[in-house]
Amino acid sequence: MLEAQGLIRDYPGKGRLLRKATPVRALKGVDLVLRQGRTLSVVGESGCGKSTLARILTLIDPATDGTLLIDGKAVDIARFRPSAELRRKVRIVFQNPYGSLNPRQKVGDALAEELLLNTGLGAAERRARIGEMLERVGLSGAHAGRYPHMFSGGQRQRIAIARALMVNPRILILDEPVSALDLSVQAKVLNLLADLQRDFDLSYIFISHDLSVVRRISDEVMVMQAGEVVERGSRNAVFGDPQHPYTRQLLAATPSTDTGAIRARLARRAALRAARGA
Ligand SMILES: Nc1ncnc2c1ncn2[C@@H]1O[C@H](COP(=O)(O)OP(=O)(O)OP(=O)(O)O)[C@@H](O)[C@H]1O
Repeated sequence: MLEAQGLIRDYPGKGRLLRKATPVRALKGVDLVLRQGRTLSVVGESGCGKSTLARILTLIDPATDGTLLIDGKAVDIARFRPSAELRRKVRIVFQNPYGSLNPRQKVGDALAEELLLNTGLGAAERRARIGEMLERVGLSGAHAGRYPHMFSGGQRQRIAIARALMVNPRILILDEPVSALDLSVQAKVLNLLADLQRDFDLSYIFISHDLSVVRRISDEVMVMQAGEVVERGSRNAVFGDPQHPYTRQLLAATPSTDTGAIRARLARRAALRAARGA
């Protein structure tokens, strides 16, 4: 489905006076395999290279080196002229839908713009597709005539998801898609993403620093630190039996939302209190 090998990305460094700039190596040889209909999460702290990876996989930015295969076909990441067909296959949803939606553009126009990648549709077909997609994400066709500021944060993220789905992609790169939302809204958007994945047989790369969300939605997890993958495996393996000290550190820093664990902790505290009182 989507496979990357040895992805390297250098950014030009900032030189001072006569000193030559040393490039910043944001990705130091990243490998990944995303299987059909699955969710692979990429976790790590700020600056570890998650967004750089997202932009390469979505064919927004080139890589400095490495191989990228989409549906078994190699993408020329050195020359970097992805075809419209390739760009249709992989779409992205960003963290901040208010930033990624143009405030002066009606929602319907933002969605229609995506269809420029898909030249075959006439005006009536485009309108129908926009209405259908807005309904599919829990909004309505009537919303097409409104502007982004007329929606809540959760609704705006639904619009961003609808926009990403307009051209029937096979893969969505979800770059912190619920991080800017309240917890209750997060849950609804995550449920929507799960429904869409099942109905459209989508594969997701889910980029997040929030391990409680990652635990909920992933099939596989890969942990990145300073441009390198330090651990990868099934969700149960990474969360249940982490091997790398950095993964253990990330997990220790995450408050558990697992009700079983919370109940056990409360029971331990009650037992301690009872023992002290005795
Ligand atoms: N355009 C750029 N020019 C120079 N360096 C960059 C550029 N973009 C990112 N970097 C550097 O590359 C490294 C990886 O950044 P990246 O944004 O991919 O990390 P991240 O894990 O997504 O962080 P965050 O969660 O804060 O977005 C960082 O050291 C960052 O400073």
